[in-house]
Amino acid sequence: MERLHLSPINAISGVIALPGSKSISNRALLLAALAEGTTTLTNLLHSDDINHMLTALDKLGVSYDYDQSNATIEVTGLGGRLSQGQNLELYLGNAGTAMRPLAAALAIGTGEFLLTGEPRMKERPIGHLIDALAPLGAKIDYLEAEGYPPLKIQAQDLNGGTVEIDGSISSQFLTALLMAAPLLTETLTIKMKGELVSKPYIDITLGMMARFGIEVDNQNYQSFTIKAGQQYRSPGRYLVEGDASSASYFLAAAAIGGEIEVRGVGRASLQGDKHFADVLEAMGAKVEWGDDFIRCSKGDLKGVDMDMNAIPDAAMTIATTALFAKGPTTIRNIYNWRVKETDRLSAMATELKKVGAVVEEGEDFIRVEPVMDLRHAEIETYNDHRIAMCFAMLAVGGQEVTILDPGCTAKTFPDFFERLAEVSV
Ligand SMILES: O=C(O)C1=C[C@@H](OP(=O)(O)O)[C@@H](O)[C@H](O)C1
Ligand SMILES: C=C(OP(=O)(O)O)C(=O)O
Repeated sequence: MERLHLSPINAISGVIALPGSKSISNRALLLAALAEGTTTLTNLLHSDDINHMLTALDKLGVSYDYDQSNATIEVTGLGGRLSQGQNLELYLGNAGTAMRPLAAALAIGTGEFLLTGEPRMKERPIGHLIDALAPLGAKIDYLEAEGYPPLKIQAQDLNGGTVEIDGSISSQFLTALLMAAPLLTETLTIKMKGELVSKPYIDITLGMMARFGIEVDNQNYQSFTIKAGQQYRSPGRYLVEGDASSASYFLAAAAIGGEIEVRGVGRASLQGDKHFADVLEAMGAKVEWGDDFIRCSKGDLKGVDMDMNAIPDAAMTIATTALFAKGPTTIRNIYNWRVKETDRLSAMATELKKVGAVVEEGEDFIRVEPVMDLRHAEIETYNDHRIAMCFAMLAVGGQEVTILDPGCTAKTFPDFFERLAEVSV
């Protein structure tokens, strides 16, 4: 297995032009495919998760012209539903932002589809989405374990009506249903049951649907109505914002030891993970905002005790930043860390203990107590890009660390370690 030894980094300094947001790139590709007209997406992320969406769209007969070196793609919209052949197999790796939205959109297309992915994808639940689609008449079978991919989808002409969806495990199920709703022949009302997690991702979805011409009546995140007769329309050009979750590693590194400006995310961003900078500020870092940049510099960090349900991805970076703060840090309401790339609660607790931290792992929280003497460890990454990236904070804090399988950052940030080296002085 490949391994990357990181020596202590003196300081972080410079400017980072962020790669495109994963969440926005995959939504934009699907919406552009469903829209009437041609859409030019700029600053598209190039990573495994996006490649899975691109390959799937290609197999579904969507044509696009991808200029990877300029991070630009021109997508010719279908102006309606996805339709293609019999038993078309789509392999979606471990990309939640491809699996969930495609499952819903394909259930309302024409054809027969088999949606599958990496072994871990087969352990990530999708039952709440399928349970919401079933009352509309969707025909979806589980090919292995009940409630999990792989799925067999026999697309149907679906009407509409009122459905309930459980949002307590993943917001991606509601996102998937919202994005597919304009493909129905009638009005759809979605009623929430269970407490909606990761809520800011719904704002990304609604904001982007609006840019593609769809109005959603949002009743305080309790129910959503998408009126019949609306059609996705291309906005022409669409700039993908920088990835706010990817920004978290650079912002935290600066908070620990240096200064940085991340470009592509700022006050005007659609992404909830921009509020990661507020957490760093609460810990004692200095933060400055522009419309599309955030600057952060070193402060005397102290631990915090916070509900981080709204920023589940960036919150992992807080868990390692906490090693360089005074006093313990508690990250609360993060049960769904357990159903992501790996069981992140258990994995983070295990790896943080290896470097010497005192850690308490609760069912839905983690408490990290820093220690005077950290030690070198080989960090197991469990095929989880964010574990690989957030443990780089050790080196920034002056502690050498070895990251096993650093290539797993390819899910969302293939050249992360090279970019970190560029701003390391
Ligand atoms: O909608 C999205 O783009 C995402 C939603 C979040 O997932 P959950 O809603 O499952 O928490 C987040 O963790 C994931 O990386 C991306
Ligand atoms: C949870 C994540 O990914 P996914 O989109 O596959 O859910 C993530 O990127 O941290």
